[in-house]
Amino acid sequence: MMSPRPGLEARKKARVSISAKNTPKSVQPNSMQDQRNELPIASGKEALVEEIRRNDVTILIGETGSGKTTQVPQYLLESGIAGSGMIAVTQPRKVAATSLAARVAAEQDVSVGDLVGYSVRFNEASSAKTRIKYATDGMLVRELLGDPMLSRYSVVIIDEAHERTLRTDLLITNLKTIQKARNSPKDAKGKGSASQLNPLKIVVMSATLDAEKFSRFYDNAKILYVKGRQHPVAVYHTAVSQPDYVDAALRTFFQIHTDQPPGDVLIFLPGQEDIESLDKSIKLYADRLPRDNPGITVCPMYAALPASQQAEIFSPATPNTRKCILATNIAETSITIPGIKYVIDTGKCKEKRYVARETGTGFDTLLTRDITKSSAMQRAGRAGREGSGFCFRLYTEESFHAMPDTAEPEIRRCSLTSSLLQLKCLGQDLEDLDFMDKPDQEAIGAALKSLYLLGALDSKKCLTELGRDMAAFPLEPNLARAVVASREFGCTSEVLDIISVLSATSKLFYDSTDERDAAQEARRKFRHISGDHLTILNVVRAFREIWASEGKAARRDWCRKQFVNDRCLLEAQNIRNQLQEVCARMGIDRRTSCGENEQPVLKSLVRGLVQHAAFLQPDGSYKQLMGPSIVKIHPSSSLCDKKVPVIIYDELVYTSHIYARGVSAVPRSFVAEVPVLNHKGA
Ligand SMILES: Nc1ncnc2c1ncn2[C@@H]1O[C@H](COP(=O)(O)OP(=O)(O)OP(=O)(O)O)[C@@H](O)[C@H]1O
Repeated sequence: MMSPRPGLEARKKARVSISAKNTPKSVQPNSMQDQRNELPIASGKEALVEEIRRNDVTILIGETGSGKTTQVPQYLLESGIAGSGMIAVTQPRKVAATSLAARVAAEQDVSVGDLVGYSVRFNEASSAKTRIKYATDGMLVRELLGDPMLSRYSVVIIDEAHERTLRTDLLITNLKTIQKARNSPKDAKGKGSASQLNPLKIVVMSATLDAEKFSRFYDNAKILYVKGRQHPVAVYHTAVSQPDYVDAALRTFFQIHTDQPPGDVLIFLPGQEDIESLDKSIKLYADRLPRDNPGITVCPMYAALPASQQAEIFSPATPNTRKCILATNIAETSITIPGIKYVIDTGKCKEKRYVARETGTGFDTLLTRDITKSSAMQRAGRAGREGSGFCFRLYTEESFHAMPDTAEPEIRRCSLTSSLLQLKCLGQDLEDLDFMDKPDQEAIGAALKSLYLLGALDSKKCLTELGRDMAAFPLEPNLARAVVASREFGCTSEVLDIISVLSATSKLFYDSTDERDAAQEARRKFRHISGDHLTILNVVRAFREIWASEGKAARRDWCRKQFVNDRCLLEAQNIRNQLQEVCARMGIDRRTSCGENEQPVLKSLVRGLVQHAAFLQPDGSYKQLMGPSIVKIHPSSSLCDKKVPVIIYDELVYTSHIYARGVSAVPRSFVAEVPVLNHKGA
């Protein structure tokens, strides 16, 4: 099965699109152990383990569903290669890390958090017994801050490396230095205890990777290929392109539903708006189907949904119904959704892109674009995991061939502010590091400027005490700055309430098209004259009061009546608990409150959002303080019909205009008081 460094043909095989010609398995395994043994990777187990034992770095390429992510960590554990250390497996996304930990824990017949655990932002399940940990790449970067040699780990597996997230790139770079220090005592001179640590093994895995590039980066590391996939996936393209991809997805879904045998459907769409629109259309048409037709259960799946709701996609469909999952690319890699037989791929995704010019500072926005070949293959790979599958691509074969192989690495297109702060804490600089792809100078400049304005760096680009404090929080630097500022202004309790809601994945208010007036009326009660941030605080206070005085059932009922998202507030409560722990470590008293005088809260927010300040223009629009753009207040804001001299905002949204979302009115003096703006030459 295993073919180290094969010739061109074998290499091509690992990259060609999945086709129905691949060898199907005739017997369906029943027990989980049988299933493990049936995976394509299983027959190459000994050879794989041997190669990893022999090499410090291994690049492993294998088709989707071949068993890399679930099996390799278990093989390494069973073989003893990890010694007494832990095995980390990184994932670009939370949902993959948690669902994989659940699967592998089940295969090991243990509870999640025991031998097999996970670590994602604001959520961790691990213990002293944990030996295999599925973690988001961001969490492992965060671990570097406390343990720069990653001394607890003897193996780090970078999975889905083709996605080239910014954090994966940071890890790839740091792991190279860590490994040199840990594995070659000669190089470790002056590194203190590094040479006494266990050697570190690195495994880089993907189904669709420029393996040679990774190999060159890791000093010509060994490349291994796992051949074959367990179940075939037949791929179909449209004859002509489909500009209205939502409508094309709707038609394709109903064709499957009416003509094809049972099996659940996974539809890839670019974002939440398209998901919501298709969700409505499917339900509308489903009602018109003849009675004897199997029912349809529609499950949306996007990052802004709370984790508990995302987890619902893994539960089996009700008998006699077809489950239809509408997902963004968060369901694209690593995960196995039981029951999926059909995939519909619109060929679109949203991509994070940094827009320095419009904002004057590092700022990411999401843009809809065509996917890459690598994404198309990953999407097709979500079918055919438990049996043969089908993938209907809503684009032509020519379009597929015209797609770029992989996306541009995030390091070349995203804001670097948060990563730069973390690197500064490690005594590193973006400009000096050995990256696979160097970041853009303009983006580095914007990140330096942001951190300087936040007070995290001084004028010599050196990390300040404040910067170190900010980095301790698992938050974007601007939000972390507001929390740290709350100590100075005596309002930590209120700022934690607001920042926790802003950090939750789901929205606080849900929009109900059917009951728009009632929703708006309910929202008006919480409205604070200064805008959206203190409106959030009003909701949190009311929610807490109801919960404390009337209990859980009343709380839920209250949320429903107020059109407030109960899950968002519960998630925020969980986030708050974790931020409180960081505050406690740093001697920030979480209980400090400013009571009814909320001005200190706005002052703290201004410290974090100073780059997002804008001044009223005669025509009613707002001009950015630190950028050239003219912005309008987003219609969802409680200030949308008001004219106030100065605003701060959470983010910009690009539609027909540039809109500021999450807006508060602040006195001009609060902005002028920001230390860096007082400073000549700032
Ligand atoms: N949660 C699950 N439920 C049922 N089967 C699963 C589950 N997770 C994994 N499997 C089975 O294990 C197989 C291998 O999964 P694994 O994630 O290890 O593959 P992979 O090679 O890493 O693929 P990919 O790159 O697509 O993630 C799946 O195709 C499926 O048959």
